[in-house]
Amino acid sequence: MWSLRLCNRGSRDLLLRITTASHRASTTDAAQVDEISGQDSTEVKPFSQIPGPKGLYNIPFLGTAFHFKPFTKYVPDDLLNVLSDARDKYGDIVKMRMGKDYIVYVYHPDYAKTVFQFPFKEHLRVGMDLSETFHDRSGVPRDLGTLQGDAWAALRKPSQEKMLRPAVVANYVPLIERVTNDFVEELRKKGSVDDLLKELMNYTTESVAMLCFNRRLGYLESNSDTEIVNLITKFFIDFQTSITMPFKTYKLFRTKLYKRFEKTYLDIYRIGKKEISAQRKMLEKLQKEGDLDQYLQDEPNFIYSLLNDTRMTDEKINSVIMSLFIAGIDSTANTIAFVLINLALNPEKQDRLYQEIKETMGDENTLTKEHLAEMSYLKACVKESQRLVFPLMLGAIRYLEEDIVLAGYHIPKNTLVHPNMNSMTLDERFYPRPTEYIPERWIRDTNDDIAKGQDFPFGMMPFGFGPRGCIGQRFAETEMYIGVAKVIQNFKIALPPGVTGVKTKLKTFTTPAESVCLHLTDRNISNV
Ligand code: HEM
Repeated sequence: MWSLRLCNRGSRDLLLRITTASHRASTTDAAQVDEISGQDSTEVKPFSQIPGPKGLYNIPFLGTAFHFKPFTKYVPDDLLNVLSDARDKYGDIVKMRMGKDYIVYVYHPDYAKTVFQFPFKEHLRVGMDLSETFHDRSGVPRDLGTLQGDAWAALRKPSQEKMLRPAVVANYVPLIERVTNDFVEELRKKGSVDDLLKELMNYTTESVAMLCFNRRLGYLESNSDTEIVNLITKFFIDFQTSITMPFKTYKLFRTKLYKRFEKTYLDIYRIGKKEISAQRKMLEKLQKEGDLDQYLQDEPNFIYSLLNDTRMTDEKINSVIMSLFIAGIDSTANTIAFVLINLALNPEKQDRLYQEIKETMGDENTLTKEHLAEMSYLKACVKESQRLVFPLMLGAIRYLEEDIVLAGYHIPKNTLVHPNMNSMTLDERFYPRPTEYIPERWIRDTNDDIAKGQDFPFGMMPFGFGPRGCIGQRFAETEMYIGVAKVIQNFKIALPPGVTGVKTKLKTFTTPAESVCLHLTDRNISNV
């Protein structure tokens, strides 16, 4: 049984600091009343009293299994439904047994804010059991997503300097634009698309390869090799299965799932190593011939900046590139797919976006960073799609490093807390008319109830938050904005007649449950 009395002095100081900070935005007398729960926050309740399923549901491992078939109608892939049912039943904070441990789920942006703004030191990544088992067994060095503590910080810092600064990513606009032009040309040749996600996976593979390997892979050409796309798809399907399994048998045995995952990872690793070594040789040759300076002046070169960084060893560079390559393909392809689907389903929003593109670009064909800076409706269209179809199953989940008070309950150190964005983003308390696609809710200076969500930034964080947030956020946003803008600039898009929605499923990232066919009507501009 946990109680305040168990905290040491250091923890208690922290605990009070956090309580005050978390309610600064929403209460007049922060230390007294939690406005969300209506509880007196001076009366901190013990962890054991956090609402949640009772009785057998609390048995380690087995308790989790009781939430699924044959005990309920749900299969493990329906975990999000189990979690939203829990919110409806128990409120904005819920404690549930997940495997061995409890996870505390929170469903209010103010509670999410408290969690994300915790002064983490270790920045532990959680939920990566399958990857961690693989790295431990195989001896393949861990990547950014699985490293912890100092080893993670040593890799993250140099990579972040080269990836997250807006000015650095802005340099990639012309490169991404060129890839996008080729993508648009391929679409024009095809006239319509039978499997939207497949096309977009080729597009994001090609874009991320520009970042990671500084070369085009040729994935947009007809009859292209789709090895990487197939590997990344398998990677995330198996990863998804591993997250929702109540019993993580792969940790004990080399199960079928484990062996498949191991093979997939090693295949991706082999491709990455080959590309990096080719890039190194090419740069060495240019240097020998005295052409390197000119080559580097022409275009940004992420891999060169890593190879040239004295803090980075070959092993570290491989690890960074692996993380970016694996994390950067499926994520962005699925998100762009849903933006296009939502625009196809909402022709009046699509028209408004087209008007913005026309007004901003006029007769110009080349999309620049200055154009992007002016297109607020484009950004709103992307953001609204991420709200309506939240891109990830888990999103950011945190392992508390000290005791805190959350929603009036004492949460001890080492507890896993999950701000459940999948539920929050569809909650009408924060986002009125939550099931509708309304990009206008993200336009600044909208004095309407529809824009209420702007007051709850912590209710919608598709890229996570803080030092452990998504390192690829700026690259992904740039790619999504350019991809969507260029498709809409060139085509009027529609789903087949009679299609009024697209079902989703989880494959780590949220993905269309079936192939999506997209009709393209050329807007008759010969700009690429
Ligand atoms: C729409 C696309 C994307 C979404 C929704 C997304 C989302 C996320 C989220 C939620 C996290 C965890 C953040 C946290 O715990 O606070 C993350 C981590 C990460 N993302 Fe992304 N991401 C996207 C695109 C990308 C791209 C394009 C790249 C690389 C080019 C990338 C690379 C990574 C890496 C390496 C991590 C781990 C960072 C670390 O642990 O230090 N992501 N992403």
